[in-house]
Amino acid sequence: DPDRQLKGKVAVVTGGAKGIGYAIVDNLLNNEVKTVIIVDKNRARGLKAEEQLNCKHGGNRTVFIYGDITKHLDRVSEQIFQCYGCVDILVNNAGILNEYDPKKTIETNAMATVLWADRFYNCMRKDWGGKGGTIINIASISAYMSDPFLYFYKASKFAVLGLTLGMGHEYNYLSSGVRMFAICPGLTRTDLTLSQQMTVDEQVEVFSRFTEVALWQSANHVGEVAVLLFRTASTGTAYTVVGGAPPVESPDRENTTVDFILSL
Ligand SMILES: NC(=O)C1=CN([C@@H]2O[C@H](COP(=O)(O)OP(=O)(O)OC[C@H]3O[C@@H](n4cnc5c(N)ncnc54)[C@H](O)[C@@H]3O)[C@@H](O)[C@H]2O)C=CC1
Ligand SMILES: CCCCC/C=C\C=C\C(=O)C/C=C\C/C=C\CCCC(=O)O
Repeated sequence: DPDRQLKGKVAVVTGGAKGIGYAIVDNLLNNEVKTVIIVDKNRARGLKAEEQLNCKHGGNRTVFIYGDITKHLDRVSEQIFQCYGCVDILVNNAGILNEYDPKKTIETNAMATVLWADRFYNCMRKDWGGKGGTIINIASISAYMSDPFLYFYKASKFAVLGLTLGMGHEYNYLSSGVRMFAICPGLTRTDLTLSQQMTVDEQVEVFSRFTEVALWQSANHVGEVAVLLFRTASTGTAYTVVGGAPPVESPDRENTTVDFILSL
């Protein structure tokens, strides 16, 4: 299936200046993607990533565009569509963890992810004149866990999962030709987990006991899994990636089949 081959494709990765996003960019370039556009609000890290990746992979295949996903969708998407067309792949990766700022958490992780998905989906969709494509949303195992911690973050990641299962549903894919799936990583060593405010103060102690038993993994593992899933994942699915193990398709939600919809 040519839609599942990376060779020659153009990809956009939000939040690709560091962490999981950077690892995804690096792995896409390792697998013959033609160009990867990093959109990030951290200008210094974005420029550094562009330089490092062009040094490693050559050919100016990495392009950094400065942008805050909560503010600059119009400017950045117009620039991208003008230079590269609708692109083949969007990785909605940029996200934050800050339980003291629920509004920013929802605006970044949920609202911006929804709006970026919508903008690229509409450009890519075959029934509107596009050539199809793939949208990968980075959710989290938080989207599949019930526990008393990180509840604003969890709310934002449930939204990402809901978007993926609905917009990416096979029924929509049949007309749009746009595949959408989610990756739900467990604890991954990045700045987000290692340096930021992890949970509200009153829960710090119990949360740290909870996370002591957790399995950690490298960002590069998630990058490798993103490439694997690009080649294998069906639309409207979600995969957990925990502790450096291979991806596992996440438990099914109540699924309404295409046959049922068509029988109505
Ligand atoms: N690290 C972990 O354990 C896990 C992370 N995730 C998710 O993976 C994604 C990436 O996280 P990490 O790499 O760990 O974080 P990170 O903090 O290392 O990197 C995030 C990148 O996104 C950028 N970014 C943040 N807000 C932005 C905005 N408004 N506009 C543009 N760029 C923005 C940052 O500048 C940074 O370069 C996030 O969506 C996160 O929720 C999911 C599961 C586990
Ligand atoms: C010890 C520091 C932990 C910091 C957690 C911060 C960010 C987590 C981001 C995620 O998206 C993952 C979310 C929640 C997982 C928390 C614990 C999981 C423990 C169980 C497991 O690994 O399966």
